[in-house]
Amino acid sequence: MRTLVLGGARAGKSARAEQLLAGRPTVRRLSLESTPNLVTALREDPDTATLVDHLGHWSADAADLPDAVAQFRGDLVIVSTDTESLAAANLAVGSVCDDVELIVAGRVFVPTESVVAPAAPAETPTSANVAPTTPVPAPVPSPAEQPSPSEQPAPTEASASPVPASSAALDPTDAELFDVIDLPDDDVADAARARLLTLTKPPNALGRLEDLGVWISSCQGVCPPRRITAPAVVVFAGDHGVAREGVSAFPAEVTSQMVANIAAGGAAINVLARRAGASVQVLDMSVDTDDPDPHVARYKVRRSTGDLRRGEAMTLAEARRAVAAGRAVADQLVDAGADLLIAGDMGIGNTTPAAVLTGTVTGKEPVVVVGRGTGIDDAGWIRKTAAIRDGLRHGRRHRHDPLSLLAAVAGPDLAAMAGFLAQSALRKTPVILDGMVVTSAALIANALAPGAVAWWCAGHRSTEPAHGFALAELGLEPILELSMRLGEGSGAVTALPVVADAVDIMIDMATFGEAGVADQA
Ligand SMILES: O=C(O)c1ccc[n+]([C@@H]2O[C@H](COP(=O)([O-])O)[C@@H](O)[C@H]2O)c1
Ligand SMILES: Cc1cc2nc[nH]c2cc1C
Repeated sequence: MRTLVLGGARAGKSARAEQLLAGRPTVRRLSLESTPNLVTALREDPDTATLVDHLGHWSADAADLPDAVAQFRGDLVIVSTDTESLAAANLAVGSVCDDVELIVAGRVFVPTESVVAPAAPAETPTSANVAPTTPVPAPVPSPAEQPSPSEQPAPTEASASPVPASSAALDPTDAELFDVIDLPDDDVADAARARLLTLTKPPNALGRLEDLGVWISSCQGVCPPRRITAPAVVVFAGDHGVAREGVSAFPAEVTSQMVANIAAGGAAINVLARRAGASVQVLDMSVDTDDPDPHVARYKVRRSTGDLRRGEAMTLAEARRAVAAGRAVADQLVDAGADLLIAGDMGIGNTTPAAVLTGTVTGKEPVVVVGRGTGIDDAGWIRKTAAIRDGLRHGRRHRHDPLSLLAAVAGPDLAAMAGFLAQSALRKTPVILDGMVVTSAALIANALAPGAVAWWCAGHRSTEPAHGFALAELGLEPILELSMRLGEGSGAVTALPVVADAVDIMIDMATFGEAGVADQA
């Protein structure tokens, strides 16, 4: 069990950390004096119960720390302060921990997936994004993943706190129901446009950078906007039964192999995210293996999917669990300080269900939405088009019921993406959409939570034809067009520096007055 204990100065974090490790036969306490390199210390002994107090001491180790934490097998409790300067480190470490606890005045609040009762009073917002967190289910571990008694935290006073720190599952019955989505702040958008006119450039000379700066300002509700410091990528992975029908250029085993590659930091998304300063986590929602890493599989719903050609990809209950999981992950990241979210996808065959979703929502024909995916040949293209045709026949019956549509023709990966994207909007957190697969989930998210699209921009245009239809349906114009068709969130992360630039322009450029430059005649 890996736990990040967050809170303000002298809030009771260290006492809580000690409580969490109480009863362990041996507890290793790492201090800066005894342990100059935290990453090395964690890697050298990943089994002994360990207390790290306090994360801020090792800021130089930040780059490799999330990986070392993710690989840690024993009980690990990391104490950190909930401050702006540590936001990125907290986010990165929190995203690989099983639990993040917030300590306020000596009491424990567990605002994310461990919540078993509706969150207590709104007087304890954990970030600027204070829309209510949804009651979400705890991850449903497979029997093999059930924590052994020795992994359960010892009973502590925390159990008397307003939100019990239990991991019992909530009923995900209402996972598909969303409160009304607020729009980004119009008045702030006006203020941002006015500010742009005062900056040392001809009006609109920075083109779409200006639109993006206005958009982020209005999402954050403040002008000039806050710098983007803690962007986070979640790659939702799943296999698809239809892949058995020869609809992909690659074998289905590649999905689990690529999940391991992403978890190890070797995929394109890891490389691009490192450059762009984003954290990456991969979640196995429905890969057709028993994932060796229970943390990656903590929200797993099932192995692969049923036959979308017959409208039986998964059950409604599975669709609800997946949507709830996506919502929980978005909540967890926003609560930990993420200021921009990106969904990615990994799943051999997933361009087939994505084309079915897009075709169903936009009313397009199979031959129009089908694409080459990973590079299918002509014979495969014919099989894929037939599968999409059959999927569309079933999907159309469910076109007015997004959850049923997900259950009939999609899968837990796409359902979790839809929950994640809609919840990001509910939490007033901007999103950069990726390619064809993620955008097909976005169509469903916007149906579940009408208006959510106002919180999203499109990172790029994939070469998949269905992507263009989905973007047009959402009214989004992509930032980049680089002939990419990888998925994983790669197109969105490639566009991230552009969005960050747009924000920096709003913050850092001198005005005509400040620089003594003559304004328009
Ligand atoms: O999102 C896209 O635009 C996109 C376009 C083509 C391929 N992909 C990726 O390729 C895989 C699916 O392709 P396929 O041919 O197996 O259906 C899956 O892992 C996706 O992430 C993704
Ligand atoms: C190798 C490989 C990597 C991928 N990443 C996303 N989709 C993918 C498909 C393949 C085949």
